[in-house]
Amino acid sequence: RLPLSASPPLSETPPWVPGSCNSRYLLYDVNPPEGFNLRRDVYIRMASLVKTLRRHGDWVLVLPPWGRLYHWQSPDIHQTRILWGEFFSLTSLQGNVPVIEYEEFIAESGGPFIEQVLVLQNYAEGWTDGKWEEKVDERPCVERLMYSKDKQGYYRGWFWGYEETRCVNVTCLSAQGHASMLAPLLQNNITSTSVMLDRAETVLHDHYAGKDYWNTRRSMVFAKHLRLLGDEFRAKYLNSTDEQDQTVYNEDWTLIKNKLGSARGGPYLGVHLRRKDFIWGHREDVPSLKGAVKKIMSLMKKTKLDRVFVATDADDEELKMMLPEMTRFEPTWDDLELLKDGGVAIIDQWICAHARYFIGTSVSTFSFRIHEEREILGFEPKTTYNRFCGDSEKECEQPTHWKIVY
Ligand SMILES: C[C@@H]1O[C@H](OP(=O)(O)OP(=O)(O)OC[C@H]2O[C@@H](n3cnc4c(=O)[nH]c(N)nc43)[C@H](O)[C@@H]2O)[C@@H](O)[C@H](O)[C@@H]1O
Repeated sequence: RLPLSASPPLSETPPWVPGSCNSRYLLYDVNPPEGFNLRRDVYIRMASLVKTLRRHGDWVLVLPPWGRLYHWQSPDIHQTRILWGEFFSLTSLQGNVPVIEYEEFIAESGGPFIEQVLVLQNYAEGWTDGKWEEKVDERPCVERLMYSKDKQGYYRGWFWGYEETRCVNVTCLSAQGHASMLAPLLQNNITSTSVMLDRAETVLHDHYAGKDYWNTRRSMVFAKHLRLLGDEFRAKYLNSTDEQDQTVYNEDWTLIKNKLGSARGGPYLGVHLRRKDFIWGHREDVPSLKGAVKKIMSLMKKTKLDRVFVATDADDEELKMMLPEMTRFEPTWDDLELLKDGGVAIIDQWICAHARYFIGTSVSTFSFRIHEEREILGFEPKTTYNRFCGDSEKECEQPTHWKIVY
């Protein structure tokens, strides 16, 4: 068993000096089938771990480039090696925890090598005696390893499309617990300068929806060019501007502290309607198109809104025929090449986040991230935590309100 004692608290976290020669780098990656918004959730867990690590050393979080995501299926556009700066404001992320792009890591660390990969896995035996305990052990790899040794003895694998990256050592760890549980192990048992946690979603949030969670979440400010495109669309098609809607934004997220209920939102209904794999994956709690349209019409009547913005991953021809009044953000091919599927998803989320009333899809992390964005903007919870019900769902429990903590 590896040491799990909590690190003794230090009053001050040492300041971060970019490119410092004492830096240690934490890299991570997530199970390949996981989508964009689940990955954003794993970022929060890793940021929390880095904050804990920084009590005793100059750790920096390396942002895993985006790409090869199952849901990003637009043909003929290059969608690997996408840096975080294309989707998020790096300065904002850095205002929470030291982060660098992968390419900076390569430049700073002097080579294409990651010294140690730790592949996290669940305990094969599950919880013993039904008792939950935090633990981590070096164990043989349960699944087939996604890394293979080359002639020089280095490991090759999927490093976000960076073919030249190789890894010196790969070990499997069975882990059960919160992200920061790994801190003593990383500090005391591993001497490598660069450590990558693969399957990082295996560890849980240190404190879901606590202050630290919200600080990291608030720092995940969308890149300005995407916000501007969303704002232009709101003004042009939805008669929505920040002044009118009481959603004026501050570039410095640390200064945004909106009272719930202060935001009014644009005069439209915002809808996130997740389809594709959710239709068969969540048969019980996802409506038919007909069911969804019926709900949208009744909400428009109830809220007295005559415009509806729909964000969806569905082919929208059928939906458009059933709901001719709907508005969608439809990028041209040139826009798409520039923004990529991830950028379009963010613009959809941004527009939904500014609606006077929002309804999303059950258990979709895409909808959850919209809830959070609206919580940050200061919307009244009743206008946010709503979801569609399955056509024959009996108890249609509505999403939980995770209140923002400052
Ligand atoms: C089955 C599970 O589904 C989970 O999806 P879920 O939580 O909805 O949400 P995401 O993790 O974001 O994955 C869904 C992806 O589908 C696209 N997508 C879905 N809805 C929209 C939309 O309204 N507009 C646009 N532009 N794109 C959309 C987008 O690429 C998004 O990242 C995954 O996170 C899990 O990893 C797993 O695959």
